[in-house]
Amino acid sequence: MDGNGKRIELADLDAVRVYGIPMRNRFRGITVRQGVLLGGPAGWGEFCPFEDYGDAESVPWLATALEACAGDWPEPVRDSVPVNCTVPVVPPEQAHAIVAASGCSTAKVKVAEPGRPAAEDLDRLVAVRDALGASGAIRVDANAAWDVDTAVARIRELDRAAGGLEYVEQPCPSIDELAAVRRRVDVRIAADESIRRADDPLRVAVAGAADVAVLKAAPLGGVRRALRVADACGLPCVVSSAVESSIGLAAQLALAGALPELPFACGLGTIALLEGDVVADSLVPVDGRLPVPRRAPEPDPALVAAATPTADVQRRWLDRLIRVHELL
Ligand SMILES: O=C(O)CCC(=O)C1=CC=C[C@@H](O)[C@@H]1C(=O)O
Ligand SMILES: [Mg+2]
Repeated sequence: MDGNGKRIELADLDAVRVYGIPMRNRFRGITVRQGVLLGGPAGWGEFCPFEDYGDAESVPWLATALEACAGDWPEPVRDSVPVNCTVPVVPPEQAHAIVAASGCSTAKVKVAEPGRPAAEDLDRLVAVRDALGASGAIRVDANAAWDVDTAVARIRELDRAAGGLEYVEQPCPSIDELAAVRRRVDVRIAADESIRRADDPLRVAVAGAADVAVLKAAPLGGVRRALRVADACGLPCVVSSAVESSIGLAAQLALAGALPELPFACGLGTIALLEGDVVADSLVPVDGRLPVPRRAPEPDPALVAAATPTADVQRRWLDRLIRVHELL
């Protein structure tokens, strides 16, 4: 809604730009991050649901973009937020280099990649701990890969290899499985997919299935709606990006900036996962922190032009945008 409570329509937009930026390493099964930049009356937004999100599931992503276009973010309660670095499924030496270069004191390590041997995760964690030092915090994300017994066994091994884990994100697919694992391990459990892809994001807390709620503004329908989910779930929250460009990342920072409490570093150092950006002054952490913006940065025309994909890709995204807008 804009300042007059009016919903922003596509016809209200000044610009629509499709972008595609290569990933430095395969992450979340993709090697190129694509999305649509929307230039609205009060700022820029980003519509970038992953390919496996259908049209109905993509509606919250568009609502998030239009909220930014309307300049409708809530007042922040802090000027900057602590940020973790993110370590994809890469060899130990590369994991060490990513963490050492990040300036962050918290690292999230992707584990349980389908088709990869479990031992690789242990080696990657040992390297990350060496790069962080004893005082750093390490969390892992299994993206719902394990059954309960496997999760319990793997978490114990990973906790030893890491020299202690801050938390394990989404070890299993279902809320009941998260609750079962949580009863059997001493490491905190964080819920991510059980929140962002759930019909009822609050079930996690009711089921006693998690110690931490991972919030992503885009799939939750925007900054304001994600704040309501945070308030209702009553769990400590971490904001984690959807690997957007700096334009979409700004909305995630607006969420992290407005949460009443922020006990953990946030997964918002993800510009480092991309080969480039669509803004000149990218939102890259300094000393492990990112500023909380009042609006998204402006796209750089030359960078947007350089990131413009083929006409077919543009058509596919614009058709998706129109279909999803009709469902809004
Ligand atoms: O939270 C972070 O450190 C970075 C973001 C991140 O891990 C993810 C972004 C988008 C989808 C997933 O691949 C992954 C996640 O599950 O949190
Ligand atoms: Mg996750």
